Amino acid sequence: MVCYSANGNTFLMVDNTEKKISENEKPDFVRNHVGDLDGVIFVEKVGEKFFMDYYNRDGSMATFCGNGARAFSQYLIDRGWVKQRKFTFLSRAGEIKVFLDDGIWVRMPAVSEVKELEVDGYRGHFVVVGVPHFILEVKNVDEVDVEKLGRLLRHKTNANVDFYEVAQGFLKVRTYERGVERETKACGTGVTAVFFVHHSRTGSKEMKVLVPGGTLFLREENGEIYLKGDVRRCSEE
Ligand SMILES: N[C@H](CCC[C@H](N)C(=O)O)C(=O)O
Repeated sequence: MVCYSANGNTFLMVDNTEKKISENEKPDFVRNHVGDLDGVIFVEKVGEKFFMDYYNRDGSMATFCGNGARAFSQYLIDRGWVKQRKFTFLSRAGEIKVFLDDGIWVRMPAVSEVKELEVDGYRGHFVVVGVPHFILEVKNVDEVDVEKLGRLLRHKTNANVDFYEVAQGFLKVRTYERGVERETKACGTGVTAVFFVHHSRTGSKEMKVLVPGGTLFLREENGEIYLKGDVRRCSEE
């Protein structure tokens, strides 16, 4: 088992291609092996296709993880299991397209639900990008008590909570993640949810997003959103 970090969103990659760990063993396996990482990704096969099965650190399964998909792609490359510059794999959010162009670009699941939402006087948007997000625009993300307010709103909405600031030519995002139950250094589906709302307001086709773990890049092409950022192994096998 090996650790991967996607802009500081950290995952234990588990080669489960032989299906040694069964579905009902996964939650306990995650809680017993995740350590201080954010989640565990089981690498599996369905026929000839690779399948990414993502679990949060608390043992809850989530339909998708954007940064996890970037880490999964890097893992497949590092194992020598994919050699093309374009490839796909399966997830609980459907088929995920990947292409290499000065880094790994992942096509994110289509946004499946967007609505304005007010919770306890806090106004924002509820957006589903494979997984649910409650996103709120703020003047200065650095001043938000993400642990306290993020936790409150996460439990009120049962969604990940993203606070974002529109800066000059880039966005800043901080996320309290459901199932990780703390602020993470980056959240791929979260920055995608924010970019989707920002793009629908401004028409911006690409955007740089600063997160505590560094910089993520998003681009919109024919109604599809692609995500790129830093991803690296963070332990030896
Ligand atoms: N915690 C999320 C899943 C991981 C999302 C995040 N790590 C990402 O990069 O998209 C949930 O349970 O909905």
